[in-house]
Amino acid sequence: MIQLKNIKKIYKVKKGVTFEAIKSVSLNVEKGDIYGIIGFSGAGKSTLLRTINLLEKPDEGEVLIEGKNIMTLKKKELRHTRQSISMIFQHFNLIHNKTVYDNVSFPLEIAGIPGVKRKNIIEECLSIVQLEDKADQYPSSLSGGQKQRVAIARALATNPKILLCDEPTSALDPQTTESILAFLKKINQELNITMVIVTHEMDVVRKICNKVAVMEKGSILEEFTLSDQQYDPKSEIAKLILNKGKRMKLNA
Ligand SMILES: Nc1ncnc2c1ncn2[C@@H]1O[C@H](COP(=O)(O)OP(=O)(O)OP(=O)(O)O)[C@@H](O)[C@H]1O
Repeated sequence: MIQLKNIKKIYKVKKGVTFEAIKSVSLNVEKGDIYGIIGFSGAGKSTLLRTINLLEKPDEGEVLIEGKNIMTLKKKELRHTRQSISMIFQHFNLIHNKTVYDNVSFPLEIAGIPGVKRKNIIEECLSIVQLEDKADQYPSSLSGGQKQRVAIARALATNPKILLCDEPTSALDPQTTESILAFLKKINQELNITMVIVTHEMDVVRKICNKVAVMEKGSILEEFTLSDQQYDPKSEIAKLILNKGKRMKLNA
């Protein structure tokens, strides 16, 4: 479904100084996966995630979506592929001067979906995240969890095949985190949406991911399937995910 092949991302820090944020990373996400990317702050997780929809253009390597290298697509085809990839963020990225309804409407307007059809999609998406009653409210009147649910509804509006989640629960308390993770799992199972989730929370990986890659300093240290009982974890993070390590925090 998603293949990253030898992805490299180099940032220009200042004149004559560069920083290699991603160092030749390859990974393979299969259809239906909830694939976690975990690691310390600065490991390159968000940068890697953003290469999947080319929000960050890799300096080297290939990004394949359903077998197609999207780095070589023409503008129109790339726009079409991008519409099948939605994204949610740690700080929700809602439009503050638009209502909940209009936030969900926004990507549909851009995609040129006409009136009645648009209304039906918006209502359906709001009902999936159980926010029909908040349609006329503005984001400022919502809790963090409700804001993330609006962001999820907006992400679903374009009927994506892939949902990229950048620290989706990092701004939420543990109880709200549980509920957002439950929504994401439901969406993965019922709408068959493949997900990639960047997180520094081991619990997020344990609770909803079926596979995980551990990143450090721009590279993937190891990746494994969570149900693999025989897997022998190498990094401390992997040991902790599998309850075989000492306690530590990743976002210190
Ligand atoms: N636009 C940029 N210009 C220069 N350096 C950047 C840029 N974006 C990211 N970096 C650097 O690339 C590295 C990886 O950043 P990235 O945000 O991908 O890490 P991360 O693992 O997601 O961290 P966090 O968990 O703190 O969000 C960091 O050292 C960061 O400072």
